[in-house]
Amino acid sequence: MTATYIHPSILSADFVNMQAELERISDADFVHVDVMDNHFVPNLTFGPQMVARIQDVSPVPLDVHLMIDDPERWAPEYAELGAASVTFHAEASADPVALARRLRQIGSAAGVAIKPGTPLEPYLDDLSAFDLVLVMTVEPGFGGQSFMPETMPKLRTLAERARNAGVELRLQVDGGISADTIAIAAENGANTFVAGSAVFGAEHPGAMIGRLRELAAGHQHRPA
Ligand SMILES: O=C(CO)[C@H](O)[C@H](O)COP(=O)(O)O
Ligand SMILES: [Co+2]
Repeated sequence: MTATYIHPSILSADFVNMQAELERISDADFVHVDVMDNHFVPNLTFGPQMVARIQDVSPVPLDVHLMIDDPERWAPEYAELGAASVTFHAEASADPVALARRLRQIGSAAGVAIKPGTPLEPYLDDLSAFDLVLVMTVEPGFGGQSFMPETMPKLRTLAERARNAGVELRLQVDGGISADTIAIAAENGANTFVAGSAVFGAEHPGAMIGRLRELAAGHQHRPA
């Protein structure tokens, strides 16, 4: 059975009590850290200094999701501060393959993200350049939005291309993932699941992480 990974997004955490919020999700595989610059998306979160402090105190490794312009300028900083993976948006990058190579050289896993309306085709021949591909299942910028099922064919195509090419990829979905939607994403090929409001809005985040993991594992993608 392929491993499935649950990444709670701290976008839905209480920013003033970040250390305590991180302790609430210590059962997770990674913590998903949404960096927004109010240019690439119409929302603003935090930058490298805050993420460095999260890295210092987090009980689980960091999965950084950069929703920013000019990732060539900023992404390496997040790899240097010790993030396990750094994912930047293809729409914002001048050369995604070159940036991924640089992130790997620094020592983090390299991820590329695409918005719901961005076609996959330009990246399909370069899958081995990445460790993770993030298919956004909402328009990036805000937590608590509804899952977009129309993104699922892209995920399925990715899963099939990666398998045919013999490339081991983490296929991540982000946006609207909950106990109601995780099965459809898993069935379509996702193995790495970001969930913000579903986890931090739960009475017992640890129990919700376990439930999501079980649901994902029970609905794994079956190749055609
Ligand atoms: O990247 C993001 C938004 O752009 C967040 O990671 C995502 O929205 C998580 O929140 P939720 O699970 O509540 O949808
Ligand atoms: Co995110």
